[in-house]
Amino acid sequence: MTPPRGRILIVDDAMENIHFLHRLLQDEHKVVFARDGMKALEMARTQPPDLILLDALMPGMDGFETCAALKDMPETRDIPVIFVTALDSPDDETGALEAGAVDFINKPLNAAVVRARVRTHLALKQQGDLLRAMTMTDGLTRVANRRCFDDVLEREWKRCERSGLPLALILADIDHFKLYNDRYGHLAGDRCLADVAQGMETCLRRPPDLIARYGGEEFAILLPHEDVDGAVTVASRLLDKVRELAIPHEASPTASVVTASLGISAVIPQRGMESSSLIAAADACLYEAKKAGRNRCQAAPM
Ligand SMILES: Nc1nc2c(ncn2[C@@H]2O[C@H](COP(=O)(O)OP(=O)(O)OP(=O)(O)O)[C@@H](O)[C@H]2O)c(=O)[nH]1
Repeated sequence: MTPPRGRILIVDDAMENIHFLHRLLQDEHKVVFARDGMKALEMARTQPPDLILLDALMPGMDGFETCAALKDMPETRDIPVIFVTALDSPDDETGALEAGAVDFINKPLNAAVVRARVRTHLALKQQGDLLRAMTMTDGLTRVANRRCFDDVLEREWKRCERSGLPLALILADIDHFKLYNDRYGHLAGDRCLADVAQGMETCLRRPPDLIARYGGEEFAILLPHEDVDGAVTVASRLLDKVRELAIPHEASPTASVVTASLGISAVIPQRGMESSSLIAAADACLYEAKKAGRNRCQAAPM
């Protein structure tokens, strides 16, 4: 088996230690470094590494504090941290593990030990990433699943509340999908769902945008920092995309191809409001779009 390659962040205030670890690991991995805890937090958040080698004793924010802060942030929580330090008392080791480190390497460093530990923890990280991705993905359509949507909605809701920016949601439901299943069979129905999901995903252009399978033939599209007007633009693109897929639907009273109805809502989250109000508003609009003849979108005023 080829050893796992990864991006490794070395955090140490002493340049000679950084050089030593860099020389040791650069052939197998991409190595970056930070010389203090604050810089390490910023780098870990903006360009998450696969593994962090963290010095315990640093001026300012020490390794223990840095590790605890990394474990406190959702974006950096899952990055394994190995302490690299001359401290070797049981109390120091316990302190590091309690702060959230996965392992502890003592100085003076032994090259073979460092490489072996790094490989082991990178392999474990990759397995963990795979597992996390699987638990967040809908197996049929390959877009995010409901659990992932719920997590991201809560996160973006809080983020928008803090920044005073809007959050928009589109609920999209395939029209007459029961008739599609009845006419073409469930396997074709499954293929149709996957094609529509993948097609809609290509319409999302900004990194924080998310499409998730919300229920059977219903999808939720979350657009952070987008107001109603922006969401209407995206919804029109989604509507066109589903039509352009040109999936024949002979049993549909609405059109000769598969179409969708979309409900749109947007809000600037405020203290005391619940994210469920955004979903309820989009759902009410989706109902209106269905009632008005399907194959269209309906937006709620902000
Ligand atoms: N093939 C397939 N069908 C599914 C899946 N999930 C839900 N469905 C079907 O989707 C259909 C949804 O039917 P309804 O809720 O009555 O809605 P509709 O027929 O799309 O009608 P309108 O939404 O009013 O246009 C049901 O027949 C479900 O069995 C799935 O994973 N695969």
